[in-house]
Amino acid sequence: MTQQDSAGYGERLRTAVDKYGQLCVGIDPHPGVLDTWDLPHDASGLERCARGMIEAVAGRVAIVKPQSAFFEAYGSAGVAVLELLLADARDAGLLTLLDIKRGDIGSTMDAYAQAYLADGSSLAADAVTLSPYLGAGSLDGSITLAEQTGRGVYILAATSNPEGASVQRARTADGVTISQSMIDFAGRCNADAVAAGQWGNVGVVFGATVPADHGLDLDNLGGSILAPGFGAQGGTSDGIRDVFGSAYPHVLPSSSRGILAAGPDPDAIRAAVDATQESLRG
Ligand SMILES: O=c1ccn([C@@H]2O[C@H](COP(=O)(O)O)[C@@H](O)[C@H]2O)c(=O)[nH]1
Repeated sequence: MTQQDSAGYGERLRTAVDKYGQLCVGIDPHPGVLDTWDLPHDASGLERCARGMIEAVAGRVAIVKPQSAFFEAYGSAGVAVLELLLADARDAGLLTLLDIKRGDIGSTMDAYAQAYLADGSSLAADAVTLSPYLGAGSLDGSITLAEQTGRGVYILAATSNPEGASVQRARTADGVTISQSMIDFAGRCNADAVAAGQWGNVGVVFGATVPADHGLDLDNLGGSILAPGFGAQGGTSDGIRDVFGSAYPHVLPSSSRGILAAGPDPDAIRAAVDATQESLRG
């Protein structure tokens, strides 16, 4: 195992972002994407789309974010493609952030953690998204396993969809918004890493579409911020700087359809990726 392999997710991510840039490319084989790529709506179409994306973006981005739903939609054959995609990405030196948004009682979360965060699982990714709707404490076992295996988790804090705010900006009895309490929870999980001058393994999901006057404080997060909603949902490279302010260097702007639309020509995908990385630099 190299020094790089033994580092935790947060530090591996920081190294990769320093090298390639902040863009996270989403791999969401929507039916409409398969149509644009002239691929069948079956597991063979999924596989060509997913593997085509890995081949195109390898060596150009730090991290890819497959959306599990688009693979699960095809049953076990789709999940088998997801396994192939995760293996291909690993072989290509890409970090993987599997968007699963799982959330359940702690004992069930432990089983999800075994599936997605345990060494040796065919569905293990470098990081996953988790939903704290059953209480942030229900994620403790998953966070512990991620720390043990050098992986990471992203907790939903302020999602990119307009419906999210009605729940997430509600206030707890302490007068703090749910969004802020999730950011603060993640910050507490990252305290040891921060004390060691490192990026922590616990990030948050915070949409690129959230209005810039959100009033949420990301200063003590100490981990990375997955920012979906960049591209197809309206988030822009100028706007995202306003949304995140001084936290911007920790942000992974994530675009799925915005990049997939350039395919299937690998050179066109590469051009879209390079132009987007450039717009996010600085
Ligand atoms: O708040 C969130 C959390 C996750 N997502 C996911 O990101 C991608 C967005 O795809 P685009 O095509 O770039 O719009 C998708 O997989 C969502 O499930 C999100 O959009 N917002």
